[in-house]
Amino acid sequence: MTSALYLPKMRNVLAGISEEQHRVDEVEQPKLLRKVRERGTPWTPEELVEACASGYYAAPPEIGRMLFTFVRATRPETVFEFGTSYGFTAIHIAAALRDNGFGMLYTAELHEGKCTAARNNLASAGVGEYAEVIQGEAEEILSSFSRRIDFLYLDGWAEFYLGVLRAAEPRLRAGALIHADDTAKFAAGARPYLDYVRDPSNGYVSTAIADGQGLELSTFTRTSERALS
Ligand SMILES: C[S@@+](CC[C@H](N)C(=O)[O-])C[C@H]1O[C@@H](n2cnc3c(N)ncnc32)[C@H](O)[C@@H]1O
Repeated sequence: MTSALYLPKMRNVLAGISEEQHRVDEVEQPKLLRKVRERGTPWTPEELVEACASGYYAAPPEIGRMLFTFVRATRPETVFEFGTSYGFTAIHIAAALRDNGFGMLYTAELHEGKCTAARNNLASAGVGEYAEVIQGEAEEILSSFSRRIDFLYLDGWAEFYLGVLRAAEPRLRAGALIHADDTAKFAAGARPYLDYVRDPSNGYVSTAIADGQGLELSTFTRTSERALS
């Protein structure tokens, strides 16, 4: 079976998001970084979401493939994503769930327009049935989330990672995988989160991965010939 990731409609949607992101974020990202630098007080989620409303801020394709790999290899029933944006990472996760043949992604996004765009992108990529885009504040959504979480992907804003993790904690499966992005890029914001997950008394084993320095994780997307014989 060809992986969902290689189907033409999937490739078209992912390429479209990447192209738009380069065009839009080239202008929007410097504006956002200036606002973040000039800000002297902590942001509320609503203020930050408004500040980045005109940008994409999608993860790079390598992270998309890494998420795909994690989901194919660990076969989670429930994945929770903090920060959907236009659905670039959500599509990779949903493609892996589709290849697994089971599982569901719940992805939280506060911005209404991005929720609509992500739902459309997931549907156009052919994996809409594996993902539910939930409009709202991630911590609030998690406070009433009733499913056991096998894989938690954090890609909203680093300042909120700890709050989101603590809200997810009662639902985390023993052995759940937690992937937090941009912890070096936004090191100051991520600090409380990193201190928490690196303190063994909080129940985690945690390590930093320096992406961009030669790291590759892979999973096999077809049935092994050896397994068939
Ligand atoms: C870096 S972008 C996500 C990118 C996406 N994962 C991708 O790679 O395609 C972060 C997103 O998180 C959303 N966000 C930030 N804080 C949030 C919160 N507290 N609750 C829900 N969404 C939030 C923002 O509106 C923004 O669209």
